[in-house]
Amino acid sequence: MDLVDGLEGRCMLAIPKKGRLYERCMQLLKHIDIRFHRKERLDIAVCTNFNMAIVFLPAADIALYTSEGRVDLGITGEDIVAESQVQLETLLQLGFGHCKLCIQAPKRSNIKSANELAGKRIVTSFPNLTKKFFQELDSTKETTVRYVSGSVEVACPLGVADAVVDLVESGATMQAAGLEAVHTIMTTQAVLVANPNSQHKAMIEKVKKRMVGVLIAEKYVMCEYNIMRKNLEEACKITPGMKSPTISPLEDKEWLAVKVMIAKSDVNETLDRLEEVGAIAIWINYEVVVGSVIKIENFYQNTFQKRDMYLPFIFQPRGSSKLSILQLSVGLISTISMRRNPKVASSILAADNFLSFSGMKKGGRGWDYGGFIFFTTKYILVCPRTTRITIKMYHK
Ligand SMILES: Nc1ncnc2c1ncn2[C@@H]1O[C@H](COP(=O)(O)OP(=O)(O)OP(=O)(O)O)[C@@H](O)[C@H]1O
Ligand SMILES: O=P(O)(O)OC[C@H]1O[C@H](OP(=O)(O)OP(=O)(O)O)[C@H](O)[C@@H]1O
Repeated sequence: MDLVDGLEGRCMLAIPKKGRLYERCMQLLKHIDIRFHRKERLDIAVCTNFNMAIVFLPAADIALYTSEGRVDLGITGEDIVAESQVQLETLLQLGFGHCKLCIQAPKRSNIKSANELAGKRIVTSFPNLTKKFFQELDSTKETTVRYVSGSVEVACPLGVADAVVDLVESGATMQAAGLEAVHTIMTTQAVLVANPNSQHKAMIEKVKKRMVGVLIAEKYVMCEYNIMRKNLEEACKITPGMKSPTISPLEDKEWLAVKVMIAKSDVNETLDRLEEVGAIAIWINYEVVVGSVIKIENFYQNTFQKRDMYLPFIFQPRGSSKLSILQLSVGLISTISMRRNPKVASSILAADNFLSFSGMKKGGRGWDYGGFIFFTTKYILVCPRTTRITIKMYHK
């Protein structure tokens, strides 16, 4: 099939072909079940389950292509959208690709404010935003803005610039180049953008809705608990839900079952407060994607903060048949024994398992002292308290 013929009538979605946003975009497409087969060296892939095609473009060009209607939808950074100065619709902030566009000057120059750079030489990959910023700052002195396509940070050491305007995430690049931030022009993250005149409105809405679903699933977990009728009002104040909780009667007329979404970031606090108002049989339904959870550096902090937060859970692998349960190694190592025996813990962490999980140990207060820790060699999920986990596994 000729590729161009195969594209006719399809909704075109552009994603970065490489760089910082690429992996997360690919992950997102998997999560919303957009399937495609990309032939080697080809930057267009036809979807097998949607009337869509995926176009792999340089991140910096996606806003322009979308505004011109060459593609209907695109994922790129807000910084690029602003820099491109084009008309398009921003549908959704995607919660990744967070960084800041900063003016950075050499540390030894002792420049502490953007004002000191008016009239000087700036190098950047964002000439429009940079010019606009300096024009608004001081129109009497003309600041020279020079475009480079990458490795912006070397412009000062090479003597090409007095300062640069570049993206900063961890600050490592800036620091390594002997630069420091003197001003933030904008903060940015990845966004879903659309051409406002696209013929594929229904498809665009569908993609957006699915992405919203993924974002909600990333931020919220389903929580279920039983509560006495007389305590319901208090409990609902703690867990008001997105709109309101689902409440069902139990056999025992005094008791009710509540099902409600709660923010992942507040899980522990919420569970503590629910217990205080008499909730029992509290379950949290985590749906996580392997590899997107807690980075290994955070492991020790997150694991050992709370002693009393673990109970049984159901492990339910599903998804890709290529990634079978055989790739899981199962051990029964409680957080307590790991704490007492960090050597064991570190040897397990160093093991070359794709994914392992540790189980629980019966402690002084029944199962309360048990714990579950999922870990890959890269990512860790610590499961709080009564946690039912559904892990969707994606084959890499
Ligand atoms: N360090 C970073 N952390 C998070 N997001 C970033 C970072 N650097 C860039 N981004 C986001 O990713 C977008 C694309 O930047 P990136 O540097 O990956 O592009 P590229 O130049 O196409 O790739 P490469 O640097 O591999 O040539 C940026 O416009 C920004 O929105
Ligand atoms: O604050 P940090 O975490 O160090 O990230 C910032 C760096 O990341 C981006 O560049 P990238 O590494 O993508 O390469 P590039 O310079 O070729 O664009 C950006 O342009 C910075 O140089």
